[in-house]
Amino acid sequence: MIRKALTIAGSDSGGGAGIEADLKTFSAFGVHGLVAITSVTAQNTQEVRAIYDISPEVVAKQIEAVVEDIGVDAAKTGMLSNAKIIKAVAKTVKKYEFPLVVDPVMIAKSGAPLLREDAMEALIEKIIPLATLVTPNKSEAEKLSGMKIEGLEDAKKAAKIIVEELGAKGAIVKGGHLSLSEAVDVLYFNEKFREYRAPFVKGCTHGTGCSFSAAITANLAKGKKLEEAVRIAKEFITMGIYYGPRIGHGHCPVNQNAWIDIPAEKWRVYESLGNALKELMSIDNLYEHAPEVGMNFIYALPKLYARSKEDVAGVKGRIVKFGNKIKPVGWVEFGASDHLTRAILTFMEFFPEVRSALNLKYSEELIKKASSLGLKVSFYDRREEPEEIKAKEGGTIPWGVKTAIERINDKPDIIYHLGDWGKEPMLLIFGENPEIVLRKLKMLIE
Ligand SMILES: Cc1ncc(COP(=O)(O)OP(=O)(O)O)c(N)n1
Ligand SMILES: Cc1ncsc1CCOP(=O)(O)O
Repeated sequence: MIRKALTIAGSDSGGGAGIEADLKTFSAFGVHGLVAITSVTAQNTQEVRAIYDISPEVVAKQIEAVVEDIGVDAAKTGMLSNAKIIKAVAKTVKKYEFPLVVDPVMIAKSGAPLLREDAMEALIEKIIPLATLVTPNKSEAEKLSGMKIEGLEDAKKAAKIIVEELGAKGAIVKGGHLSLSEAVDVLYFNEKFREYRAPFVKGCTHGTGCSFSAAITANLAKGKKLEEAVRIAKEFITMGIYYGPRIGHGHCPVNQNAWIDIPAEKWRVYESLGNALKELMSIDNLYEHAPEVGMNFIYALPKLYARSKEDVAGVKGRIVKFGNKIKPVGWVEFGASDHLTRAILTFMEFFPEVRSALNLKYSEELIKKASSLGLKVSFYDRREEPEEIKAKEGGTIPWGVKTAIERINDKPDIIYHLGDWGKEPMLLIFGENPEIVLRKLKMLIE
């Protein structure tokens, strides 16, 4: 049975916050999203250019229409904009029994007010008492509780005030702006405090409040306990910030898709590289081209998600010569390659679509053949490596790949080097995916 979650919020034309963020979040958790739009904002990552409020009657009608036909397992509020909308929302949601998460949206990241000055009282009087959970950030918690928040103890006091004095069932004060060494959120619920910690990650923050509260709502709709829903939402938002797409010229948006995209892409990579590896094993004369240090065959996640070694799959223990055959020591795993990973991550800085590579023993004959087949070949000379890069562990391959790409000012199919003291000469084949790399390999050696 599919669960249904409702967002009562404003629209952000930039797609980063508001109902757009909420719907993407609901989808990421496999929950059917329903909407009651309160306000239309002309907004981007830099500013809010215009606000057009929907009539309170139409806001109420949207809620009634979806509850009475489709049903709502949990709901959230975001931008409520003015006192009349707040009153209409309160009167309508009171008729129903679903859990309600209240994100007390007051000011956009860009600084624009999203709640009229005279609506604060209505928010406190009419909406907060209906909340299963209120999710303020530092400044919102200060406005609701009427106290200044300097650190964790103050955040706890404010959460308690929101519950005990304003009438919410629970409150979580988010610690993004608490100047602590970690992002610590403090929940007060059922007369108990609970802390949720995550490292501060650099990334995209537009829509964090909306997406966090929507993630809690989606998980409540799925029947999770409040504490568990918050734990999952914290993990979700940390990932969304880290993998945010660098779009626009202001605060870039959270990536709600990362939550489902990364596992899906990982599966595609396993499948594609695993199949290509099986085919590689069946190439007859490949052992003649295997280097003494072994071969590897790698495939990286798409550029947005390919940040480190753990985001690139390769063959555990490499592929080694075994009589007149080749054999993978282990199978496909993320984080299993070092050298080729450094090469592909550098290559992807120039050509993000090129995500796969394989290494062979260098041979002059293969290089001549590659050129005669029209493949683009470039090289680097380890003897030309600057001393400061040589001194840095793991710096040679990134420098070499960059040098080779800049040498031809084009996208090479093959990069080779002739080795150095203790370094075996090597040839690397690059391609968009393992199938393309295999095709180039077969052209070369068959
Ligand atoms: C339509 C709309 N609703 C809510 C917001 C707030 O989003 P943002 O500025 O990113 O702040 P947080 O949600 O991250 O606290 C908005 N900008 N637009
Ligand atoms: C390309 C290359 N250079 C030295 S060893 C090697 C083979 C693959 O190494 P890894 O398994 O670390 O990617």
